[in-house]
Amino acid sequence: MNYFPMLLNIEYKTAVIVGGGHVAEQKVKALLPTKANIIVVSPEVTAQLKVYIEQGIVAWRQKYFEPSDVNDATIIFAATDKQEVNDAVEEATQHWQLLSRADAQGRVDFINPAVVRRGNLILTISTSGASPKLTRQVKEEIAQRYGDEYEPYVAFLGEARKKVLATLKGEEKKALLADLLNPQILQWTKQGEIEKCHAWLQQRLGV
Ligand SMILES: C[C@@]1(CC(=O)O)C2=NC(=C\c3[nH]c(c(CCC(=O)O)c3CC(=O)O)Cc3[nH]c(c(CC(=O)O)c3CCC(=O)O)/C=C3\N/C(=C\2)[C@@H](CCC(=O)O)[C@]3(C)CC(=O)O)/[C@H]1CCC(=O)O
Ligand SMILES: NC(=O)c1ccc[n+]([C@@H]2O[C@H](COP(=O)([O-])OP(=O)(O)OC[C@H]3O[C@@H](n4cnc5c(N)ncnc54)[C@H](O)[C@@H]3O)[C@@H](O)[C@H]2O)c1
Repeated sequence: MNYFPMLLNIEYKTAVIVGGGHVAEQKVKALLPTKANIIVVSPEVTAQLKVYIEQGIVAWRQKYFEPSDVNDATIIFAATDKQEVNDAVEEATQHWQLLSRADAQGRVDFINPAVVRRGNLILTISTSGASPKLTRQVKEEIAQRYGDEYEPYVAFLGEARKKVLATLKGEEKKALLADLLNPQILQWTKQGEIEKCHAWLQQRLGV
């Protein structure tokens, strides 16, 4: 399968996860940074899912799956350990809803990549289902390579880009956008000296 990669905006849309085990927990964790309305349907859930439910960030329908559970869902995760239940979830899914099956059977609208998040920097890895273990290994390598400093770094780049676009035009704009990737900026962010990045930018903008 040649999958089409994309980043979905699911703010305030409903995501239904059927199942409450280890795999359901992974899917919920991946959804948490979004502002989706997250609903778990399962008679039992893991201890970590219980914490999210008690915190009110995940809703729990403590019951066996029924077709009406996916009404209004934009995306659906069939993540139970029972093929017949995952089949029933698939059957209840309308053509306009997006379905992922953790058992990789039947209708597969999308698969889940491994994700390294550093604020706005989102690095995703997939083997198109060939080897989730390799996916995890590559994720660990990427997580090492792109450390936590990338969160403030990319936040600075985003702010700086807006200021450059609002202030400069033509070649000057192009040149400064390119200069934003000066390794010194990353170095300052790494050292926690973000004010030096801002001072550098002010000077370059001449304001
Ligand atoms: C990325 C990640 C995200 C996530 O789960 O959300 C993810 N699997 C992860 C880990 C992982 N999964 C499995 C192992 C054990 C080693 C092994 O079996 O190889 C490990 C490794 C580990 O945990 O270390 C077992 C497994 N996975 C699937 C099946 C069913 C099958 O293939 O038949 C079975 C066998 C079940 C069985 O035999 O019973 C299927 C899928 N798993 C996918 C995603 C999709 C394709 C991803 C890709 O393109 O590579 C896909 C197709 C569907 C989907 O779930 O979307 C997450 C990364 C964790 C992280 O981020 O650290
Ligand atoms: N994508 C992945 O990363 C990955 C990894 C391992 C396994 N898998 C697949 O995912 C499946 C689930 O794995 P797991 O480790 O989470 O299993 P698990 O046994 O920990 O969890 C299964 C969950 O399904 C719930 N469930 C069972 N019947 C239900 C029903 N009728 N309605 C609602 N919920 C119901 C159970 O209460 C339980 O919470 C595996 O069988 C395998 O096919 C996928």
